[in-house]
Amino acid sequence: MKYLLLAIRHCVSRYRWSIVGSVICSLMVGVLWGANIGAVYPFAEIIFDGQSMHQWAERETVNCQEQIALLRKNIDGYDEQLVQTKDPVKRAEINRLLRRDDSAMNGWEDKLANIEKSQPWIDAYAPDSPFSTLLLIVSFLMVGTLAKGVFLSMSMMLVARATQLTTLDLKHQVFVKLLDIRLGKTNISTGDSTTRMNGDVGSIGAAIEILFGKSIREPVKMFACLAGAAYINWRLLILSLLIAPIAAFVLYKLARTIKNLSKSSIKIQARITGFFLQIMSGYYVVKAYGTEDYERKRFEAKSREAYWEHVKIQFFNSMVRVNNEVLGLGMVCLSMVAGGYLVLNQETHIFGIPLADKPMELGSILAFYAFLIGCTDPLRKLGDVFGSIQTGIAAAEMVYPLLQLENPIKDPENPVPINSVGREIKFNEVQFCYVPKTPVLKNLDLTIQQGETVAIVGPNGCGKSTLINLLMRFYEPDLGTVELGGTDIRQFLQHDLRSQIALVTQSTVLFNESILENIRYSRMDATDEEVMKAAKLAYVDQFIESHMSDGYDTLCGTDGSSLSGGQRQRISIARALLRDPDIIIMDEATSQIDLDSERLIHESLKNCIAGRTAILITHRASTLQLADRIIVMNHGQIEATGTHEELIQTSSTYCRLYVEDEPESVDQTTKKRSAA
Ligand SMILES: Nc1ncnc2c1ncn2[C@@H]1O[C@H](COP(=O)(O)OP(=O)(O)OP(=O)(O)O)[C@@H](O)[C@H]1O
Repeated sequence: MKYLLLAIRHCVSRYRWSIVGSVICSLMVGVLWGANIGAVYPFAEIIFDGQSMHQWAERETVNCQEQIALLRKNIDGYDEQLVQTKDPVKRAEINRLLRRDDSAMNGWEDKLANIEKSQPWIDAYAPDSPFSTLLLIVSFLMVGTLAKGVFLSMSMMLVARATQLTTLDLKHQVFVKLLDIRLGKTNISTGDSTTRMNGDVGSIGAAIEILFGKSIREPVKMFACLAGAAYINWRLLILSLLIAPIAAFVLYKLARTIKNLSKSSIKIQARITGFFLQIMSGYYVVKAYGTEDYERKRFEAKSREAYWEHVKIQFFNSMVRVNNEVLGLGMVCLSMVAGGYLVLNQETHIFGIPLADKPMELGSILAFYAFLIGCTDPLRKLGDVFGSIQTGIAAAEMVYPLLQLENPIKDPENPVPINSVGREIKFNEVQFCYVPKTPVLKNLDLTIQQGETVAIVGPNGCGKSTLINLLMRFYEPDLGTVELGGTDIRQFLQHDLRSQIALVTQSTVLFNESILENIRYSRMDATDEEVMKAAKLAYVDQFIESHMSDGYDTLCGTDGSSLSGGQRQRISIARALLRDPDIIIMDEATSQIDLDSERLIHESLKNCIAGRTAILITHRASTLQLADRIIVMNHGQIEATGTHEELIQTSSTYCRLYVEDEPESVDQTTKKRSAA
């Protein structure tokens, strides 16, 4: 509950006037609900007897006075008997009768006082005839119901405003947090992120809406009825409520079960969402391998799990409803038995326990029952809200711990200005593993001079991209340091560090915007002319002219789906060129570009990397020509460095890769080797 309370606190502190307004409206709804039910009393007491209110007041005044006189006479009689009687048994009996009549007399006196108090109002406003009185009561009911409807609608609107805005705030916080913390070794899957963002935040909003809506309105309605019933006979009310503690205990147990089930349902939902997103993004692989049936079965299995959780939750929710209905009906039944006994026998005690000051009249007991029946409707509705609140509690327990996660990659308190240092890149005895005890980089030392272009080659999985991840500070080394211009990169603000680097990654990420906007993404303030210049350098203009009807305004599709792999890569190269960075990193940036275009792109890359520090990760031998130096990595270490010619002589790994990549160069290699 503590996490849901955080959301509630946020809602109350930011949108307090909406909440205050809705609470006032809910109070009015409750009061009007009780007042409408209270109209049963005049109906039963006045109208059914064919009297006007004036006649009723007159009759009741006389009745009260007679009863008081009679009881006073009895009491005087008992007092005399007490003086004369010495027998303790008789005295005890007289005392009991004395107490009974005394309490009854108080009851009649109270009623008389109430009638006398209302007499001026009755004289001034109450109609003369019974039918006009009936019309007045019906009008009161109509106006009361109408006013209740207006207050109900206002309360719902105000709560909806506060909770929708709170949901938006929470979504914003979750979005910002997810942008922040998915760096480093924080393991948050896409399925989890999506479920937190949509389902869970929505469930929290729904719970708050119910908490400030129905959970206030319905109890207020209930308390208004209980207050009405207590006014008529509070002792009988307590008797009726005897089963409430048992119902409360059952409710508490059900609450815990529903909360735990909701939590596990949220986790299953996250897994389904993750699975679904994965299948949708890998749609063509599924189609190509004809695994639709296999995926359908997997989806069904996961959905079935969710279905069972949902059925269990619904079962326990229905138990809450049953519990509340049993409570409501139990209250009414208990009061019917006890109240019926009191009215039918004109008694005030049951088993010697006083339950009324004076014998209850039909009007009072009917109004009492009406109030108790009035409690059962809010009780039933409260049963429905229970499940939503428990789901909200479970959802808050998933969302708030996420919001409390710290970004594992922190900015320094006193950052070093990035422009005060050079651009030499140095990895000092760097060790790193993604999974404990599985090192990906092992005591790696590497220096890249400012303005140097290095190519990094090595077999798959040897750690080339990981090296770049550390330089970008997407991850931090477990041991050792990464330096820029002799300063540990942890001394710079992350934003400053990354602003110096243009990264073209292995998998090209494009947004469903125009080609122009996708290129502009690296420098939001770039003019259209600058964007087009970068596009020309990366030969994007070539395919735009020949293939794109909307030119630079052509949309790239989700994940760039409306473009070919090579076109996507050219756009991301243009994006990097537009940034005009000090350091340029190309991680397999030309792997999908055809040989003709690659030659052209290499020309522009040559111009682009001139004077900058450049790291080219590649499996393609042609790209190596751009490098001043080639670094061969293997098993997370630097195995050899040198020029192409040197490495052919010294590195077996390089030779293996080189021969694999460029079969036509086998001859050259052999020739060179034999020459050597
Ligand atoms: N997020 C991750 N979690 C766990 N292991 C990872 C993660 N990313 C990479 N690895 C592992 O780290 C090792 C190095 O991966 P890396 O991507 O750096 O290799 P690479 O040299 O760039 O390979 P390739 O040439 O295939 O792109 C691999 O064994 C890979 O399985």
